Amino acid sequence: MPKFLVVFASLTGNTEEMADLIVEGIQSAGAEVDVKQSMDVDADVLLAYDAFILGAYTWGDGELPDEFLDFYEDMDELDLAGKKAAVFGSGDTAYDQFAAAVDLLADKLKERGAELVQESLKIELNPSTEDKDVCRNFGKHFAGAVISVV
Ligand SMILES: Cc1cc2nc3c(=O)[nH]c(=O)nc-3n(C[C@H](O)[C@H](O)[C@H](O)COP(=O)(O)O)c2cc1C
Repeated sequence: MPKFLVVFASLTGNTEEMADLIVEGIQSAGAEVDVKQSMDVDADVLLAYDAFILGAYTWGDGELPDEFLDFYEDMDELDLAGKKAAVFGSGDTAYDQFAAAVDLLADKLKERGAELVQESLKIELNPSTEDKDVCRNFGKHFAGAVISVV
């Protein structure tokens, strides 16, 4: 069984709620998954997993949160070829660059050779009832896609 990891940053809990739901989805596909906050791990933790999902809220003017900056920079040292990945995050459409941190992480993963197996998931603030199902399905679909090929 492939090893799954979710790494996220969340200040007010919205992205954390998404992470929890995505984890539920991965587990519902029969997979085991570890969950870490970005500030608690070094980027090279990714090398120990077959598949990972990164999640971040957006800060400043379309920027990554501070808690992801070291992780993001240290990803430059990693060869992620052969790894399966996806990205999610909460944002606020009141800002010009809606959930742009999600795109920054997705671009970095691609640059380092990871394969993004599904489109990134961006959610407005905290997940609505409908969004909760979307988050669970995001995790379930990801796990299903990885399990079928690894
Ligand atoms: C100072 C500040 C800057 C922000 N900048 C953006 C932004 O550029 N784009 C965006 O989509 N959301 C932006 N947000 C909104 C947060 O990303 C949003 O509230 C998100 O739901 C927070 O997620 P969290 O609960 O996981 O911390 C900003 C919020 C603050 C307080």
